[in-house]
Amino acid sequence: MDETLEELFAVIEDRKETLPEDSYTASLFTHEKGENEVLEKLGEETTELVLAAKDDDREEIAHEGADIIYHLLVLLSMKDMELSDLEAELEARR
Ligand SMILES: N=c1c2ncn([C@@H]3O[C@H](COP(=O)(O)OP(=O)(O)OP(=O)(O)O)[C@@H](O)[C@H]3O)c2ncn1[C@@H]1O[C@H](COP(=O)(O)O)[C@@H](O)[C@H]1O
Repeated sequence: MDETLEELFAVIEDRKETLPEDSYTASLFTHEKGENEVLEKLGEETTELVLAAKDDDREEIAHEGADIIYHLLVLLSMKDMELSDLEAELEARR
């Protein structure tokens, strides 16, 4: 899981740097709504996750959970944070 997150975060950082035209990630960094777009996505997906949990729909829980993690990593990158900032916070709670 760690490796998957690290690889995904590296791709997100690359998209922020290179801004390819066909990249959804790049479109979040250049969106006319600014960071509000990613914040709105996080809100919508959290609602969808709650509904999936209420329905006991495990497939949908995994799908929405992955959407939330991806958009959370985009948000970290937008704020010029690192994955290690999140990791450090989790470690401090152990
Ligand atoms: N992990 C993701 C990822 N998760 C979600 N998404 C996109 O986030 C959007 C979610 O928004 P919505 O909920 O409105 O989408 P939707 O069409 O309603 O679909 P659902 O996901 O809700 O079913 C969709 O367009 C998804 O494609 C992602 N887009 C990209 N990635 C990763 O980022 C990498 C780079 O992608 P590009 O930037 O597109 O090159 C990819 O290789 C992936 O690894």
